[in-house]
Amino acid sequence: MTSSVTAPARDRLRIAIQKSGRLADPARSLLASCGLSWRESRDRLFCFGETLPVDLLLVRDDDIPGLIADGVCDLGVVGRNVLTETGLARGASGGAPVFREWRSLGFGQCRLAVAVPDSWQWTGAEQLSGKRIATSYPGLLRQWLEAQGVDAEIVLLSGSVEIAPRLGQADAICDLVSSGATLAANQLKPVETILESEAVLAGPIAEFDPVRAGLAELLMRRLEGALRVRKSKLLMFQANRDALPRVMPLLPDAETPTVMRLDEGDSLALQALCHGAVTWQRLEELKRAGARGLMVLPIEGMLA
Ligand SMILES: Nc1ncnc2c1ncn2[C@@H]1O[C@H](COP(=O)(O)OP(=O)(O)OP(=O)(O)O)[C@@H](O)[C@H]1O
Ligand SMILES: O=P(O)(O)OC[C@H]1O[C@H](OP(=O)(O)OP(=O)(O)O)[C@H](O)[C@@H]1O
Ligand SMILES: [Mg+2]
Repeated sequence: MTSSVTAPARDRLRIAIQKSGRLADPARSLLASCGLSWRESRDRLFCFGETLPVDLLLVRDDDIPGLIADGVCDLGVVGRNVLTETGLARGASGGAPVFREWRSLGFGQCRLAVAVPDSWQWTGAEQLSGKRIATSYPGLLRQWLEAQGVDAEIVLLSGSVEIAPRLGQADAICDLVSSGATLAANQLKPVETILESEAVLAGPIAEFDPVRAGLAELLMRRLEGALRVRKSKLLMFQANRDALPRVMPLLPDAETPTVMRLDEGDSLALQALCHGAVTWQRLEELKRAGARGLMVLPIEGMLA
């Protein structure tokens, strides 16, 4: 490892990702699928880009927007929830917007929701009037409450928010929900969604210098390709020409297939790039419709 960690070299791009936690592995594997590889520093906080001059900084997710704002990092992979909340906090203390969501990344899906005790009969936001709501997202909650015209007290907690009502610290909560299991385990139910979230690539509002702009553009292009084909499959099969009207509509969200004639007869070989789910059930339906020798192949990358 040769680069300094405090001042980014202008000829390299530095991306902050979560060191450990829910977004750490998927962020790294997505960037690796863009052809990036790294040599790690001994403290495992900095990864030096080997295949491209794109380095990683491994940090707490809450720090990522601030690192972009301060120019310590150029880009970051962070939940929209954290990015939006940090933007609101900076705005509230008079800061101008300096970072924004560049694109969503298709993992880390969850929502920020208001939840109330199971015993409440939910009739609407006005029920929260005069109540205490525990959250780690005061900016987003305040914005939502204002939009609803509701005056409630926000109780700021940094974690274990779901237990606050049982401890008598709050009447309701506003926290991240995915499966809903944590809420259910704490006898709470979600009643309002404040923000739909997922991991996003965050970057500055201002433009980069030409070298880093070029690197960022290359990365964005590769990300487009990697995300596009992540869940896509190449479906190869044979079918007789007269089966095509039955087979084609069953191809899940497919691009126009390549069709090759196998011999002088009616037998065709087809390959179709499918963006929808190629399930066992769908393969069986295709077989019944006349497809033979079905083969499903993963896709490594794609350049449009
Ligand atoms: N249950 C969930 N399902 C899916 N995504 C989630 C879930 N909970 C959180 N996330 C997303 O993953 C992000 C990181 O969550 P994690 O729990 O790893 O954060 P953390 O404990 O704050 O980590 P750090 O130590 O980096 O501060 C969240 O900000 C959110 O965007
Ligand atoms: O709806 P669920 O699927 O139950 O997920 C929701 C829980 O997941 C997150 O916490 P996490 O498990 O990451 O622990 P943390 O609070 O320590 O971050 C979030 O803060 C919720 O507590
Ligand atoms: Mg955090």
